[in-house]
Amino acid sequence: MTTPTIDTTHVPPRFRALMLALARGGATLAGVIRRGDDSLSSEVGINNDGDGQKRLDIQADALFRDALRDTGLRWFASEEQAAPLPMQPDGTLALAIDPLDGSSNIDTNVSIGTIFAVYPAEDQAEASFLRPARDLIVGGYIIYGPRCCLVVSFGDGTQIYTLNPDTDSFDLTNPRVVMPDCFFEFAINASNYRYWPRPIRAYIDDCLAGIDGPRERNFNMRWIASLVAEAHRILMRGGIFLYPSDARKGYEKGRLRMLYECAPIAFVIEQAGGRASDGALPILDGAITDLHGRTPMVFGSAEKVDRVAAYHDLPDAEVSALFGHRGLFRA
Ligand SMILES: O=P(O)(O)OC[C@H]1O[C@](O)(COP(=O)(O)O)[C@@H](O)[C@@H]1O
Ligand SMILES: [Mg+2]
Ligand SMILES: [Mg+2]
Repeated sequence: MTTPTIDTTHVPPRFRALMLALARGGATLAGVIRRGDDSLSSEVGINNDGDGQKRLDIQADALFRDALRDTGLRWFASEEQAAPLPMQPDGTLALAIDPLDGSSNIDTNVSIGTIFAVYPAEDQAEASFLRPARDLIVGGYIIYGPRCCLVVSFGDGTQIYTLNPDTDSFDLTNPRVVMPDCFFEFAINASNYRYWPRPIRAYIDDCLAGIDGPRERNFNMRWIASLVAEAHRILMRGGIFLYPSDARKGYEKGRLRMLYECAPIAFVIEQAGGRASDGALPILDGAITDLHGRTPMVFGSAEKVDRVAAYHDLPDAEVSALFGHRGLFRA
């Protein structure tokens, strides 16, 4: 059996050990998912955020923690751990991870993923993670789909590596992704419509009105309930994703976590020419104030994300569901 690896030609030297470890962890987890096992989706606990933990959440967390030992990490923070764990005292990097994203899809054989964000390590764990989001130096994800891909940015474009099942190596398959800007497809969990803020409702109303509405064109819709799968589709063919704040208890800032979901996805998307905001302001201009803190998130093609922000600027009367002539907003 070969040790999984990654082509490091285009990886800055200071991140090579880390990327080799993420590739090793990702390829191993891809094998676990591929082989399947009904017990992987059984609920075994509750994490700090109140989310049920599946067996695969726990397994993925342990697997990456082990793989990342001795790779220059000083701190390891995870969705599945209440507090950051110390790694190497002389490490220079702090890594935050969502070891298994989209866990509600484990039992349905739909694409799931891993998301990671790297910051320069400070002496204190807290200072390493609670900081301006734009201090991020590496952001990326692994998607376990029909193909397993590792998508990463080191701050100079976004790269895609694809796992070759014959060699167990992540080969560079796109050195600089450019996100298309012309796909008319939106992704949102529409079952929460009645809880959304009015500007989000107005934006989606106008998409749904299609050719007969102010946008004067038809839209398509997708919702996978797996952030990584959603991000990958949008990276490859454009469109927009929204997880807004809503009126349900506990969803005042949406569902997605700033540190290990929103910031790294925003980084990858921005570096591919797209945009990511909290509805109004860029995600990466925000601050991480809590290890497991949440933020509303909108990302995708730049023009579409800007348009959502413009709906937030409209006077109240104009975002009313009854207002049928938002002439400003033609596609
Ligand atoms: O079930 P909902 O509310 O539509 O939420 C779906 C979202 O929750 C998540 O599954 C949260 O991630 P985890 O599985 O890591 O908790 C995202 O991947 C996805 O976008
Ligand atoms: Mg997640
Ligand atoms: Mg998760």
